[in-house]
Amino acid sequence: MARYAHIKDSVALITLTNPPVNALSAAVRHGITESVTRALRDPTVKAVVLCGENGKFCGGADIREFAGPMTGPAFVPMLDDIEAGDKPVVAAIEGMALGGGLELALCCHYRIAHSKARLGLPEVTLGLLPAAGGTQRLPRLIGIPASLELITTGRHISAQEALKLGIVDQVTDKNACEVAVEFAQRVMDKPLESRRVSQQTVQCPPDLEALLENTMVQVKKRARGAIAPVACVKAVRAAATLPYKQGMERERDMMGTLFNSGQARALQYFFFAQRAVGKWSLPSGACWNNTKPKPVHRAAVIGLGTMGRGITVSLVAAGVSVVAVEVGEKQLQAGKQMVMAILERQAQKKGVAAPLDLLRFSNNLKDIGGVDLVIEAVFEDMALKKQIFKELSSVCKIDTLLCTNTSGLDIDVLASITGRPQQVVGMHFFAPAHMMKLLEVVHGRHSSPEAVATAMSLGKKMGKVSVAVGNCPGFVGNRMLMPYVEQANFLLEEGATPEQVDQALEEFGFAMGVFRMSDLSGLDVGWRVRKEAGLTGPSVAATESPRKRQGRRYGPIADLICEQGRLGQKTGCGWYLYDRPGGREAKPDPWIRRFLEEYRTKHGLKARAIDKQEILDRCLFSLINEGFRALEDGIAAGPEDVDVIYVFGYSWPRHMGGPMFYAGMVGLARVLERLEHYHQAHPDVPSLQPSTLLRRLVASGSPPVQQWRGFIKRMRSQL
Ligand SMILES: CC(C)(COP(=O)(O)OP(=O)(O)OC[C@H]1O[C@@H](n2cnc3c(N)ncnc32)[C@H](O)[C@@H]1OP(=O)(O)O)[C@@H](O)C(=O)NCCC(=O)NCCSC(=O)/C=C/CCCCCCCCCCCCC(=O)O
Repeated sequence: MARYAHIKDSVALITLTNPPVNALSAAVRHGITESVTRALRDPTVKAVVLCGENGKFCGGADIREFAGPMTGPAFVPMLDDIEAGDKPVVAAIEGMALGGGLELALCCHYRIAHSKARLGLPEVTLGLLPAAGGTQRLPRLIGIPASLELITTGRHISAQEALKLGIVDQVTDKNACEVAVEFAQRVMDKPLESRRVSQQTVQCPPDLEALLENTMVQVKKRARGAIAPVACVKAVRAAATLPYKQGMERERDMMGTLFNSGQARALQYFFFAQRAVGKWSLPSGACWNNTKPKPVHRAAVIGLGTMGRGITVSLVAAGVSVVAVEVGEKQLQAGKQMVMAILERQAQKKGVAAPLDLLRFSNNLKDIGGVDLVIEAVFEDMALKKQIFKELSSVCKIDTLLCTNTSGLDIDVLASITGRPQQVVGMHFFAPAHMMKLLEVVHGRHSSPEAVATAMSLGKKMGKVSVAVGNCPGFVGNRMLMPYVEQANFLLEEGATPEQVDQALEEFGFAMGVFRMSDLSGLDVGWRVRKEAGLTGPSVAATESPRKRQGRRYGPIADLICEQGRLGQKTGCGWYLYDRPGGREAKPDPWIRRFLEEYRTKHGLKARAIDKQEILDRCLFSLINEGFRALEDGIAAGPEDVDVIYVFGYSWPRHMGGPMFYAGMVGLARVLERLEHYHQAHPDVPSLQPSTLLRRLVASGSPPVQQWRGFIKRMRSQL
């Protein structure tokens, strides 16, 4: 799958043809090898141009091939042969040159890029390293510091940045292929020695050792247990310290380890999972490719608290004109200042003017009459939201989409009071909404496919990864969080400390353990939800046992902490102690230790030693179990949806693929066995009771996660 053409008497034009991104499948590698050999053998050919069909140079190795045995021509010898050839090869980079695609360009003798092209070595994001010579050629071309940064982050860069760094020789606004052909004609007689990147010496900075050591420390900190970034640093070290041939051997050895690792499988699964969630479908059969979204040019945001501000910023940054409404004058002014400051900061970073002309502030709901879509983002209080939705249905034009930003309230209740329930959807943003990538788009019983399509497409425009989910308390993410938090609380009752639980979870790879995360988001958030659910507060009968609710085990510790005014970072103390209200550095708090001891004594509980494995098994497997239930209920359409939600919304380590993928890696039978074990020990904790779906998957031989959707469909159709 490479087209060969002999043009302008002396140039061979080789075009990669493998839509959609001309990935280097076995067939493409075969095509390149054949075409290059033909060009090198043909005495009338004096120069070669390599390009990609449909304005896309190459998206890299074909990731789908990594799942099976690799066949076809090997990458490294193919690239070495191109570089060693005696005719100049010019890469014409349009669209993208990523991973193996950039490595292909690096073995060419010249590189011409279109001004809109993106370049990069993103292998690290797939759990790999650029093992077709990328770790050895790039440092020779652009030096050690820039290579370290690009290879360890996998960042895509613009053609302009590539030119500045010295990766490409020329950037053009014209057809890069035509420019490359003209270029090839000019250089066809020039000597090639100095153009063979692998033959160049690496320019090392004087403080090389310190640079490599510092980078390693930072990379390890960022990696949260991922092994590929660490291997990337080692590979660049090899480029800096070893001859090319030995550097290539190091690159190959490390790739061997990474290629066969569980982390690489997890990250490659996650690459496709991110794309799968965009292909949403509803139980009705409506889906992404049979439903057209409505255009959203003008939107309104109601409420300028933390969430409303972030949502307003994201909308304006996406080019949507926004009326932001806040009734309290003080809150309106504070919100206005903050939104404008963030937009200005963002614009300054990009070197452009802030799009403030898209923004209007008001204290009157009547000002939003003409908008296409409203996002209500007031306090998480059903009575208040109901009142607003009632007003919205009278002030908004008849086809305005009404969305609520809620982290778990019932969409159907809000829809029912609007007189246009088909136009109501939930948009669950995560704080801070202008930074967090995740958006849960919640479809209620009556939400129209068009409303869901519009919210999904708006989310994408706002730079979010949007996942369509069903309506139930907590939707997908927070629903699964409940048993996880519950287990963490029970572990405290049984003898653990917050820092011990957090350490186990952070070593697993979460950015923050459950207690540090609660302190950050505010302990009152969960407290309010528990009060609304009748689990604590004045609605609970005084005769009820504090450690039992509705016949189940209940852990009241978090409520007791809140009653002390310890609401987390904002009050200077919560599960941890901070140096001041708003402080960020969490320190273990002797008060909490004393409190836990007194609590256990009061309730006749004997503290026992709890190991890391038990913490992980109970917290993670109860969360995973709830994920299976969400799949069973059709609240999440597939395991990919759950995994994308957890990685982007809850800092689940990406190199563990997400909770559902992780369950498959650990082994579904083991997850089931552990849940059964813990449920037997705690029969009054229903969330530990293994879900039907988990049981059925195990009974069916634990199929791989990619087959679960089909399995769930069949299971439902048999019911
Ligand atoms: C930026 C993109 C390219 C495009 O983005 P966008 O326009 O938004 O479109 P998408 O929706 O993302 O993608 C469109 C569809 O294309 C599919 N796609 C994209 N890229 C690839 C790809 N590289 N392979 C396969 N498929 C791809 C995507 O899934 C979409 O499909 P669909 O429409 O949903 O069906 C963006 O897509 C992007 O970023 N792509 C990924 C780019 C990337 O990461 N490239 C690097 C790939 S890895 C690589 O190149 C590695 C090279 C090293 C080669 C060395 C290999 C040696 C292997 C052997 C080693 C063996 C050792 C074993 C030892 C032993 O066992 O002994």
